[in-house]
Amino acid sequence: MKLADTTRGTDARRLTKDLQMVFADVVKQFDTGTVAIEKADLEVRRGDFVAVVGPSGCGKSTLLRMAAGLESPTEGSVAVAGESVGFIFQEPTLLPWRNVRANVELSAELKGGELRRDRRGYRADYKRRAAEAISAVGLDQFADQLPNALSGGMKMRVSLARALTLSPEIMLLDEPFGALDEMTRLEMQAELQKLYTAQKFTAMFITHSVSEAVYLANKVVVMTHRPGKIAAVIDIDLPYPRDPELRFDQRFNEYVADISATLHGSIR
Ligand SMILES: Nc1ncnc2c1ncn2[C@@H]1O[C@H](COP(=O)(O)OP(=O)(O)OP(=O)(O)O)[C@@H](O)[C@H]1O
Repeated sequence: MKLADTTRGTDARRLTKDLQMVFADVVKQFDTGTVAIEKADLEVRRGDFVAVVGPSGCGKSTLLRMAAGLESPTEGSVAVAGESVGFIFQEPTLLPWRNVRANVELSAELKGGELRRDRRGYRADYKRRAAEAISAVGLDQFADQLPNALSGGMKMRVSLARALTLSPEIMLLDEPFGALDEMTRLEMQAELQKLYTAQKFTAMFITHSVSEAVYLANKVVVMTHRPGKIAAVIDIDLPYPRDPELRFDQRFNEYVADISATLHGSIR
């Protein structure tokens, strides 16, 4: 794969074969004058699962939106390799009049319009991939249901399946499980972990929960506030696949304690 064909960003030269994203000296100031991010440097390798934690307003979503190409940096550069990016938000945006299958197929339908490929071949292919994605998130029994018949966790599964249909190289997730009750949240963490190990995408995941970050990520970015900065990047040296029992492991809890201390130190 030639990097030049699949890169975008202000300084793609910084990318190498192993690097999926490079933020270099990134400053983001909005028109209102707010400096959301000041001098952020971050390298994301292919296959990394990066969790971003930090106090409210420290610039986590801004960082993610720059990775998605939805915002550009005021200074510095953001380079991203890979065209196909899945974006998942806290509130799954499902069309209420479409059933689960048709909601999952939506991303591929929209993409198909852009691609102007052989329409019939593309349609058959995305219908197969959508069906596989629905199975992968355990929604086979619910494919004909409308969204209003689904629980919050199931709606999130539909969102995940819709993103997976496009076989994204990168998944960007902005607090996807923040609105779920605790039990569903733990289930969805296990689900996402399973999808990540099976499909090997690169993930950037925002969360307010330090234990969620440690459970999912191999790299935790700790951000601080006013202005938003990356205070630390902590490697989580725990093997995948991760068992839910890991939460009782001493090393797991040491990571949680270290990251919480860094966060609290930065808030004081
Ligand atoms: N479009 C915008 N215009 C002006 N200011 C913005 C805009 N988007 C974000 N900000 C400001 O930039 C700062 C960082 O916002 P951002 O949403 O990235 O933080 P966050 O860490 O994701 O917060 P939260 O955890 O509450 O979602 C905040 O002060 C916010 O008010």
